[in-house]
Amino acid sequence: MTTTEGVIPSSGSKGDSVDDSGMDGADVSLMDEARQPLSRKVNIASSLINPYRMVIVLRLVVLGFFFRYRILNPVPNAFGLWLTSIVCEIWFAFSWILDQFPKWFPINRETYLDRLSLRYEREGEPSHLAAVDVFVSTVDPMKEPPLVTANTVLSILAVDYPVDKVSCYVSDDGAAMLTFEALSETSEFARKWVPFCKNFNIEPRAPEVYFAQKIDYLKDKVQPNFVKERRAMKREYEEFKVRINALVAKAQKVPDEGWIMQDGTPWPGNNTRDHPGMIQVFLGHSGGLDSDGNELPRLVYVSREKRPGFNHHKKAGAMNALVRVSAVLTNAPYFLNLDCDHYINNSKALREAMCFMMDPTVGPKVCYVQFPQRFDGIDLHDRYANRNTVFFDINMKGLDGVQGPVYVGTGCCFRRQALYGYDPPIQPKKPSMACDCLPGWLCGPRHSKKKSGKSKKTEQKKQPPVRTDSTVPIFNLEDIEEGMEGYDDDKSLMMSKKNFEKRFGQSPVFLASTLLEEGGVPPSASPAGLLKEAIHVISCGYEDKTDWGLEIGWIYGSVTEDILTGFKMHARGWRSVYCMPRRPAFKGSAPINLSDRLNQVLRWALGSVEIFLSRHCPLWYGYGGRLKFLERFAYINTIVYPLTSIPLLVYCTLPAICLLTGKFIIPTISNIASLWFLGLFLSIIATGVLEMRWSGVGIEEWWRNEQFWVIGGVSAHLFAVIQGFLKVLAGIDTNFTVTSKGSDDQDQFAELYLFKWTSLLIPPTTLLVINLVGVVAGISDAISSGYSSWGPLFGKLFFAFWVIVHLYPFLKGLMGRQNRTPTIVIVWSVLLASIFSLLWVRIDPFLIRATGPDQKLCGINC
Ligand SMILES: O=c1ccn([C@@H]2O[C@H](COP(=O)(O)OP(=O)(O)O[C@H]3O[C@H](CO)[C@@H](O)[C@H](O)[C@H]3O)[C@@H](O)[C@H]2O)c(=O)[nH]1
Ligand SMILES: [Mn+2]
Repeated sequence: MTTTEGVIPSSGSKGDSVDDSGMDGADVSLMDEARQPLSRKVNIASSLINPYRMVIVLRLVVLGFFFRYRILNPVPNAFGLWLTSIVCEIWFAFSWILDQFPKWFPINRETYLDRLSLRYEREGEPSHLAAVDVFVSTVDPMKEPPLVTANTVLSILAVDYPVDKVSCYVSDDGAAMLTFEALSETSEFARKWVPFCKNFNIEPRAPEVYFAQKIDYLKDKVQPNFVKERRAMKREYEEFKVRINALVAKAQKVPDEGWIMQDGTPWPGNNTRDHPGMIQVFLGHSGGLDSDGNELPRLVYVSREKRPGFNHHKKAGAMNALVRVSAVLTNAPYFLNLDCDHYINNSKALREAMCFMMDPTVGPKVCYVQFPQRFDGIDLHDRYANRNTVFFDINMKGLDGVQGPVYVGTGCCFRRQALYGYDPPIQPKKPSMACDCLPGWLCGPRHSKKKSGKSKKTEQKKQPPVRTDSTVPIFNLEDIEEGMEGYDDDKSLMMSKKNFEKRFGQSPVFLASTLLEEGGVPPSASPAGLLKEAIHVISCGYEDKTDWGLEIGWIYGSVTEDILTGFKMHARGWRSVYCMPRRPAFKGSAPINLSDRLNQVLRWALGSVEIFLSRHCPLWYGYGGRLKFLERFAYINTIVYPLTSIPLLVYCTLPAICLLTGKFIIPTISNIASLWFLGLFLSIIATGVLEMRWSGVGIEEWWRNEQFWVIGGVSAHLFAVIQGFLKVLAGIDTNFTVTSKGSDDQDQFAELYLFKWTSLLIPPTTLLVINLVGVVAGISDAISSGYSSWGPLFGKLFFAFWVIVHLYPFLKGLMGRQNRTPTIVIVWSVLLASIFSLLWVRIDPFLIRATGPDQKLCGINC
């Protein structure tokens, strides 16, 4: 390493004067090490990836021939069936292409934590690591038990990072006194828990999981007092748990006069839909020390103001409130976002993120570092594909080789400036914010090369301040703090300030904070004044007529705010990074019973449909910007996948229809034609196998994913499409139903077998019933009509089995623990199946009737 590039930390101003200090040989080699990059891309071995790519190309070719055969060979006596099946197949092929090509360049990454430390944590100097604000969102303490949130908070407070650089903000969207009190208890318990974690270097630092571990906890522990201290700590935790449980028990029934706080005043959040903003700071430098006499990270409780008549924008709104509160109180240049159940499982997680963010060459272009979601408490066989490894270990790695992984809502470390809507610093093409509405040539004067001088001038003034040279702020901090009078003589500056307010809202302190790229708050600021301002920035009206949720922060308009928020940044040309440390950085819980799981995927699919129908639809949004082609492909895939439910539902009914009518979607097949079928089948299997080889995903996980793709497809995705269109056409709003994060005391499997009725169960059940009926009918028909009919039957049975095998986990879910399907499901399905069969007998649209001399193509029974 000889270049000077990479020597100076990204902060620049904090430049460590490496060269003028006298050093001996060992020091020099250490310094050399410190100059090395903090991470490395690891390409997948070409022996693994090249065959994969070859098979993809092959599959594409075979697919071409397959369709040629299918289209040129209609089935004369079942034209409708044939046409329907072909339309479905074309859509499946199209959605395969959308899913496949963003996986062309998968990569892995490796981080060097020791270099990070060498570079930014010199002995005898204060640490130069950047500060990180951690955001935790919670909304409903009944579904999201306070103990779960407490564990997440404890894991954050005990993270392996300088304490003065970490602050934890908890957003309580339910304005629950229970959450508040539980947090207060947690902050007290943290005084003992944090030093324990750090002294003995334990993992994970969420006590519930730590104490439940069934591994040898003495492995590589050397301190003699560890056993004693651990036992004492375990007791302390149990007592803490009892206190939390007592709070929960007390909170079960609301007293008539509402909740009263410990100091005797009524809880301001008694009306959860109509209450003022609330902030409480625990711990931190003025909050006392831990039991070892060290400072603790700051912990801040935030419940944003809620009033009737305001749209609060669910989680996205809560996150934006936290962005502003944290900007006013601590203003770390990076923040990490976690769901209340996603605890830090690897105490070095923040350092892992900093290996990208603080790398002088890689860092400045990175808007966020996303970690995979990993889960605890999932049933052994992961019946409903909760782990989602195909997505997290295949698709996301693929995207990392393009422009970066999508943001998945949790376990993601952001660059604050990127969320403020700024462009990435290096801009070879255009100096200002990319037009992100239409293709460039459609955008009028703003993008045309020839501009009249006049229009150019006014335009520049109108544009929001964009710091293209990221070190030169448009105004000084002092100017803003001085207030308006300072600008009287400089109208253009006034103008910019107005625009600045229009963008970020009317808080001078917040505006000033956005100009501090290194983060931090002015030392002169008084804590009381800052708190007052923090309350101001979480008020209901604050975002009115600003860019919050439209252009900056978490973007509104979809219940999968995460996809939209990440997309917005990629469209501006930022790149994101996928970071998979060997020990998973974060872990969370997932809904493992069928109904909750279906409702979760319903919400995700609904969010996608909402994006599809919004102005941010990746099909037409963001041209002329710097969104990479394959990245766009991936985003299109994430928003159109729910539509696949329609052809999927149709396709899954086809085998039943074929078996009941004796017709088929394929004409009697020739040898050469069967080759295309076989080829397609083999290439599908081959891509799957090779994909599993380069990604390390196991066959069972892969198969579960296939199954759940069908189960979710014919239920949740279908409902999402309907609800999404209803929202647009009839204005029915969608809601964010949180999943319940089961408490740990329950029987491990009670949750899996829990059965809750939901209409989502109807379509898959109906499909199962008609296909089973079809199989029985087909076989009995073949038995009665003799040997010759077995050949054609085989193909149909194959298709019916395909459907049944995919729906098998669903069937298991219906059975519950007692292996008895609830009556209501049976009633509904039998009803639907019989209506369906009756209609069939009456209408029979797929058949062409050859009655009389002039054969007619006719849909209905005439
Ligand atoms: O009005 C709301 C609704 C939800 N939440 C929080 O959002 C998080 C996610 O909710 P959860 O029910 O656990 O949803 P999941 O389906 O498990 O979450 C995934 O999908 C969501 C988008 O649908 C993302 O927001 C999440 O980060 C991502 O983990 C939780 O911390 C909630 O407390 C709020 O803060 N306010
Ligand atoms: Mn969750």
